This record gives sequence, C-alpha cells and structure tokens, in this order.
Amino acid sequence: MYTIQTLNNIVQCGLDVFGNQYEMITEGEADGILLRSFPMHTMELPASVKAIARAGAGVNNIPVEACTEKGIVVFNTPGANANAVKEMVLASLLLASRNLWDGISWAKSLYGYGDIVPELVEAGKKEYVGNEIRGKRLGIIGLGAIGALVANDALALEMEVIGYDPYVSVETAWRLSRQVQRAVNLEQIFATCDYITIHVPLVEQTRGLLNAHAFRSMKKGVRIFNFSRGELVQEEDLRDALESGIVANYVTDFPNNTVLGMKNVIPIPHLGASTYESEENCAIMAARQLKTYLETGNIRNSVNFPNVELPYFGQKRITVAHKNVPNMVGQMTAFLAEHHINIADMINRSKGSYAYTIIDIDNGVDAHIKESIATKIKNLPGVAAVRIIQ
Ligand SMILES: NC(=O)c1ccc[n+]([C@@H]2O[C@H](COP(=O)([O-])OP(=O)(O)OC[C@H]3O[C@@H](n4cnc5c(N)ncnc54)[C@H](O)[C@@H]3O)[C@@H](O)[C@H]2O)c1
Ligand SMILES: O=C(O)CC[C@@H](O)C(=O)O
Repeated sequence: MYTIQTLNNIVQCGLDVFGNQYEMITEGEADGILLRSFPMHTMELPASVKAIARAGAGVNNIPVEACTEKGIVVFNTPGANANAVKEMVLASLLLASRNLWDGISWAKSLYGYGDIVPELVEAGKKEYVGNEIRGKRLGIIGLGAIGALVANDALALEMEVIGYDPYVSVETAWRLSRQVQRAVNLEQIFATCDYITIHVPLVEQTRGLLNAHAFRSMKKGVRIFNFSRGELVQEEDLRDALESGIVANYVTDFPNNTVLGMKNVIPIPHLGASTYESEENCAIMAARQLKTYLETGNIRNSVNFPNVELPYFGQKRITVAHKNVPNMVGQMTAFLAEHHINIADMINRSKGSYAYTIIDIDNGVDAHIKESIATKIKNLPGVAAVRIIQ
C-alpha cells in the first residue's frame, strides 16, 4: 500500500491510474506527491517522500536541488501540455495583432445605445485597425516541446520564423521544419523580429532574460508573448519599453499587480495549459511515472535523476540514488558479495552530479540481510537514498 499526497486538484482520470493499492491524501506523510503549480519551496518535506511528480512542464515551484540531495526523484511531464500552450500562442498572435482585446472591450461598451449600435460600430472600428501576421518575423526563444510546435505552425501561417536555443535536443531538432532559421545569439532575435515568444524554463540563467538591454535592441513596436514564467521578464524595464512604444503589446499568462497596471498588457490568467485534453495528458503521465517509480524503481522523465529502466517482474530489487563519483557501485556490490548474494541484473546511469543504480538480486535472501545491506549502502558517503522493492 502506498500513499499519495495531492497538492492541487488533479483530474480524476489521473488519480484513477493509481488503483486500489493506493491511499490518496491531501495532508500527512506520503510516499509520493502529485501537484501542479502549488509552491513547495517553504513546505516541510516528510522523510517518507520518495518521489514528486509535477503534472506539467515547469518545476520552478519545487525545491529540486534539496530533493536531489535527499534522493527524492522529481518528475515532470514533458510535452504533455505543449499543444495547449501552442494553440494559446497562436491565438495570442492574432489577439495582439488585430487589436482584438481593445476592440472587443469597446464593442461591449456600446451596450445600451439601442438601434444606433451598428452605426457606432462602423464609425468607431477605424480605431482598431491591426496588422496581419503573414510575412512577419517571429522570434522563438527556446525550441523545446512548445517552441518547436509554435515554430512549425507559424510557418504554416506564412510567418518567417527564427529560433534561438543553444541546448536544443536531438529529438526536437528532428521535429523542427528546416525552414526555421537558427539564431546564433539572442541579439539576432531582438534586432529583427516583429513578434517574440519565450519558451524556456525559469532557472537562474533565464531569470530577467528580457531586460532593459534586450528591450533596447528590439525593433520598435515588437509584440512579446510570455507563456513561460513571469520572472523571465524584468518588470520595471518592461514598463519603460511599453511606455516608450518599443513594445507594442505584452501578452502574459502570468499577470501580477504590477504588470496589470502597465499599458498595452494583455493578461491571461495562466490558461496556457488549461484544456481538458492537456490536464488529462499531464495527470495521467505524472501519475504513471510516479506509480512506476514507487512499484519498480524505474525512472522515466525525471528532472533530477537519469532515465533508468530495468524490466521488472516482481523480483527482489535494491535501488540507490547517489552521487556520481567513482567506486559507488563497487562498494555496493562488495556488500552483496560479503553475504554471498548473487546479482541477477544491474544498471547504473548518471545525470550531472548524481546517479542512480538498480541491482536485482536472486530470490531467497532473508529480509534481515537485505535490511542490513540497505543500511550499509545508505551509510556510504555520497548515497542519498536506498530502497528495497519486493
Ligand atoms: N503557461 C503554461 O501553462 C505553461 C505550460 C507548459 C509550460 N510552461 C512553461 O514553458 C516552459 C517551456 O515548456 P516546454 O514544454 O517547451 O519545455 P521544454 O523543456 O520542452 O523546452 C524548453 C527549451 O528551452 C531551452 N532553453 C533552456 N535554456 C535556454 C536559454 N537560456 N536560451 C534558449 N533556450 C533555452 C531548452 O534547451 C529546451 O529546448 C516550461 O519550463 C514552463 O515554465 C507554461
Ligand atoms: O497546471 C497548470 O495549469 C499549468 C502548468 C504549466 O505552468 C507548466 O509548467 O506545465
């Protein structure tokens, strides 16, 4: 029996993945945590927690580094909500270019004028003339799951597309149309684009990516779309850029009180991933990854540990989350050798400064011996967490 704590509303089809061997709780000690945008940074993590699954892409609401040190595996759901966000970016391109936000607000304000409304509409519509997006240049910062989808569809809308992503993955590169131009630096995007959309994670390196220096390099009248995270944009610099008209519109999925007070901001209440389809995709994917990890120790789509999969058929298994330093596996297997325990199968993978090892052992080993080996491994310097799965 496992316990899962949910920190946000998770759609039922995601919760159904767990089945009757799981207890779902909203407070207390759990083996796994399932969440969306709940801010976990100030949360006390019980020692019982083995894994955390984010039903979504961004993990900036999770203390990933602290989790890694404790051997807690953090998962996200890459690509599961990318189509939803892509469609929102496409809608926003038109929303901002055609002055739809202001035009619709004005049209609604005509309620009560009676029979002259059509006349007022025809007389007033000249205030809301916009631009077509065909032939305009779109700059995409971050060509991951979302950025790549936006790039391909913007080409289909006959836009010129240029992307910047120094870390683009091979899979994404394969999915990208060859017509997407490659920027070698951000300046190339800033200096030449009519529209700029950001699709990078919020990390220290990207915080404040759009700042005074960036705005100064941009074409006057550029329209900016932020469906990634509010903190990627330096707010006070944005205010100046909007006031001076360098930025014609800022469409953001992350409104706050400061940004709401700026002119030409189009605020959207974090609806990028809010489709039934994407909420289901994310919840099911997150739940499956968490369940698989708890039951088999296999890792798929973790942001802090490597992908590690060894087929599991109910055999005895030891899993170890540890630092990526020499002789870790040697020391672990030495403990097994001391007790004449045969290793049936084994795998070790690393990701950055951490690694993860799965050791399958032959059946028939006494429980107290397995516990004593697990304790010895746990006490090795560099080991973050050990589990026995049986
Ligand atoms: N509004 C929403 O509801 C919503 C939904 C999903 C994702 N998001 C946000 O969008 C972000 C991107 O999502 P995704 O699914 O495309 O993620 P992803 O991991 O597939 O893609 C991110 C891309 O950014 C690139 N990148 C990282 N640092 C960069 C840098 N300094 N410059 C240029 N490129 C850089 C990476 O190489 C990667 O290709 C998420 O981290 C999340 O914050 C928001
Ligand atoms: O859960 C959501 O609605 C938003 C998720 C989104 O911010 C993400 O990073 O995937």
